[in-house]
Amino acid sequence: MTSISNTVRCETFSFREVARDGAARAGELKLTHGTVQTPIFMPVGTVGTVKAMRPDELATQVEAQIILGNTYHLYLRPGLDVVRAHGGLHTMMGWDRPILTDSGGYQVFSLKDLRKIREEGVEFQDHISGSYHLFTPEKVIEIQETLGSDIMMAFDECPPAGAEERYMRDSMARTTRWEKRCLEARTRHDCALFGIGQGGTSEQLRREHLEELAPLPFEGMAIGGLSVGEETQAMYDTVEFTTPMMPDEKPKYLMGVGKPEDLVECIARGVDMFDCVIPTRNARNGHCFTSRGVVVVRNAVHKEDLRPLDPDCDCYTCQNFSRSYLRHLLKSGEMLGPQLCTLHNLRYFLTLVGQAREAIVEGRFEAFRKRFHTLQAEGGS
Ligand SMILES: CC(C)(C)OC(=O)NCc1c[nH]c2nc(N)[nH]c(=O)c12
Ligand SMILES: [Zn+2]
Repeated sequence: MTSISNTVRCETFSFREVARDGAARAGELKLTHGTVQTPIFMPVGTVGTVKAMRPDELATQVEAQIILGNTYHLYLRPGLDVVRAHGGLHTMMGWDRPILTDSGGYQVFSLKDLRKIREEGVEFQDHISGSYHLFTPEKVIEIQETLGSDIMMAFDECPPAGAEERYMRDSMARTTRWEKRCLEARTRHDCALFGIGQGGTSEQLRREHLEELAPLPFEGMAIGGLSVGEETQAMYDTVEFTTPMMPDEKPKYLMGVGKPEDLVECIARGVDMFDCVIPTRNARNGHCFTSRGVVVVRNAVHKEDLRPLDPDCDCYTCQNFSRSYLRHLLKSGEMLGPQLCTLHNLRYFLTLVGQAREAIVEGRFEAFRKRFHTLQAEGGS
């Protein structure tokens, strides 16, 4: 018996596990704006654009299936009236596939002293105009429904790394109350809502929070509060004991993660969905991910290297341009440099999760995982 009186659920949502190989699983996620094959990586489009990518090429060349937007940033700029005037975020940004929007949780909390946390919500001074705002669970649901999000994230606090247990417990209890208010506030029948569990790297705290959240009528469940500075192995261990505590029939989303090896290792531990700024942010300064490890194509070693970034990559960048040319573009400050490196990095991330999915379906995920690490160790340059 859930304590939620609101009967609104997302009627355009479904998720089913298609195959399992150990703890790794392949799934199919149906949303208002289309179907997503999991495991999946979501390119981050914080202010209504995946930086340096045209949406048509993001769909046709990267084959991105779902992207991430941010409530906090879009609410401040261009603002709800502008988004509403366009009929929602999809129309405004020219992306007709699914969008997941984050609730502003950790964005607001990363404002540090510019914010005050109360039971009602979070009062903050925005980083653009300096004006004051109050984010409440009700407000962030209104914002995400106005954006026309396929998947809304509940309003949570992501406690600072290393917070005291007393603080963590109080924060998690308030986050549970906030997340229940999000469920009560939803009005649209075509926007899914995911809960977010916190608890740092503590098995006990993770269990306690998920015992409260798992019975609630969310369409999916996320692991928040990781990749906030803890050691990589501690993050993997936390994921390993947390995913079994999450409802198996719902998608499991690890927020803010990660590098290619993190995706492979967390898919192995049962995660279905990922988002991270690393492939797009790093691309803009020539830090490229490949099947043979990282290639920092700005480095002088590539000055006359006529090879593509990645011999195994089918992307437009790798099919048409050399490392030498990419280095030249970046050193010259040409916009095409970040554009081509972003396209490659995102294509590499999408290809990686697609290959992982195939391996799971064919029951050979462990072999895929070993070959991934072996090739990465060959080293880029
Ligand atoms: C510091 C970085 C961004 C790398 O990781 C995290 O903060 N990781 C946690 C995280 C990312 N995005 C979230 N959204 C929400 N609502 N809550 C969260 O805990 C998080
Ligand atoms: Zn490529």
